Amino acid sequence: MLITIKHVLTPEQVQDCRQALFSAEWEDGKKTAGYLAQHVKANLQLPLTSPVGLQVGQFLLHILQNNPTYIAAALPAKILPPRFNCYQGGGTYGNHIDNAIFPIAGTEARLRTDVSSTLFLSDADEYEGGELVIENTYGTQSIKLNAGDMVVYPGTSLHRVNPVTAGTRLASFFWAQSMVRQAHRRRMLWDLDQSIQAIAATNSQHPQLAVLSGVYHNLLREWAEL
Ligand SMILES: O=C(O)CCC(=O)C(=O)O
Ligand SMILES: [Fe+2]
Repeated sequence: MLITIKHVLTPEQVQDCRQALFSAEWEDGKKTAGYLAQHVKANLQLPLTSPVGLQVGQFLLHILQNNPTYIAAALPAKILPPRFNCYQGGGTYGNHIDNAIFPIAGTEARLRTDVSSTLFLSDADEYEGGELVIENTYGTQSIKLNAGDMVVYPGTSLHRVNPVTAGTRLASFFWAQSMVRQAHRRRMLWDLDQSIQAIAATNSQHPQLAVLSGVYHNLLREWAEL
């Protein structure tokens, strides 16, 4: 399941993030690429220890934890601190699948990357190219959103970022370990949740709502790992 979530950030929040990020010290993205990815990655990233990155990342985590659409789609058990990248002058990231496991900095814990996300911090008309191209079960999707909008997709997907041939593409990207590991189960829960919400919006007294919502929670109880 691939979903886009619009207006995760307000234009003012986008501006604040951008201003902070453009003042930070960037480094070659190859530093955090795995053995294979090094050959296909040509971008800039904020070092994981960047004070600006950590601060903006904390802000974004707070936003994500309060975004009901993201929570319903990802069902996150834990979210890795958001990272930041910047593509310009032909910068690109060729086809790859993200590492399955990441250490959580400063702790002994690790995170399994069930759900990947990109939050765009540049508007689509600010640069040429730079589409995030994601292969999923139903074919290939090319994603280019406006600043403040986000795409959420399974961590198992092959994906790439097309070369940015003009302008600058700034984004935050991050991974969540989901309470529900399997993408097809998350999809069923998502469909059920969205249908319940649609019924509730037109008839909040519908007698079957309690049953359907009970099914949702009982499935989650069956499947959730915390
Ligand atoms: O910039 C993006 O949209 C995705 C970046 C990415 O795939 C990665 O860093 O693993
Ligand atoms: Fe990736």
